[in-house]
Amino acid sequence: MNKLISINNLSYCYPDGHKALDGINLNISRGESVAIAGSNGAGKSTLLLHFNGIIHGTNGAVKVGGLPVTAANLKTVRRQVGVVFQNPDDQLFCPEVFDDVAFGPINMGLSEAEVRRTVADALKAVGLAGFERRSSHHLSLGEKKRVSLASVMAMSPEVLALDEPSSNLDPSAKWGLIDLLHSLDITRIVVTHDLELIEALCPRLIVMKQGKVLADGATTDIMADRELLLAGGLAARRHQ
Ligand SMILES: Nc1ncnc2c1ncn2[C@@H]1O[C@H](COP(=O)(O)OP(=O)(O)OP(=O)(O)O)[C@@H](O)[C@H]1O
Repeated sequence: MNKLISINNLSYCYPDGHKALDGINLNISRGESVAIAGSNGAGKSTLLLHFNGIIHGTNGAVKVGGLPVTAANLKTVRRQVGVVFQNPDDQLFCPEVFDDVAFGPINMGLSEAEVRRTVADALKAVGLAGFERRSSHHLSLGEKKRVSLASVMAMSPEVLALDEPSSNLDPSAKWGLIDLLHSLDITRIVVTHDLELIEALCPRLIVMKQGKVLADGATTDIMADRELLLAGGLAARRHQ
């Protein structure tokens, strides 16, 4: 497998001075399925936002396909890496589902017929066939999350980076999502607290703690290490 994303000594401070990432080093190869987990506030979402240049490191470098993720390269990088936000209200901004999912394909210059077909295919893939004329803002949270995923899938990125994709999905929708992600011939990066999803989808697990990588290895090895799970906030001791 060849290196698709490389992160070198990445640190990030929010404008209020809070240091959310502190010296991250990692490589992700084409075709990998990687989970990023860790306790609340560990820096997972902040890291994800660097993959397609929504934010840029205070120090260090992120490269996608060998190209530095800088303002000058954003268009190319965003064709390659699609980010699905944790909160769908940050992703969906059109009155109707069709327009939200069609936005990317239209910007890519697809013909009207291709846009219609792409939107229909993406909605069908996430289990929302026929939702084109529904109002995005009147959908349930789980439905909105699936429209968000469809809007990114419609651009056929090489890398799908998803923040908490299974939260608010009912069990049937969640396993539908896992099956869908499994079926895609794509690189997957999933920020999640969902251990079932990690075990089902991601052979590699990166555990973050306080802005650093605490562990990076085979999911089966990390899941078998109770002390590591406790240290990384993926397991807890019972209080009684
Ligand atoms: N806009 C912001 N300004 C200042 N600090 C922020 C901002 N956004 C996040 N942070 C802080 O940065 C740290 C990392 O946040 P981040 O959202 O990346 O964590 P996370 O691991 O994704 O957490 P969670 O599991 O709760 O979603 C946290 O301490 C958070 O309070």
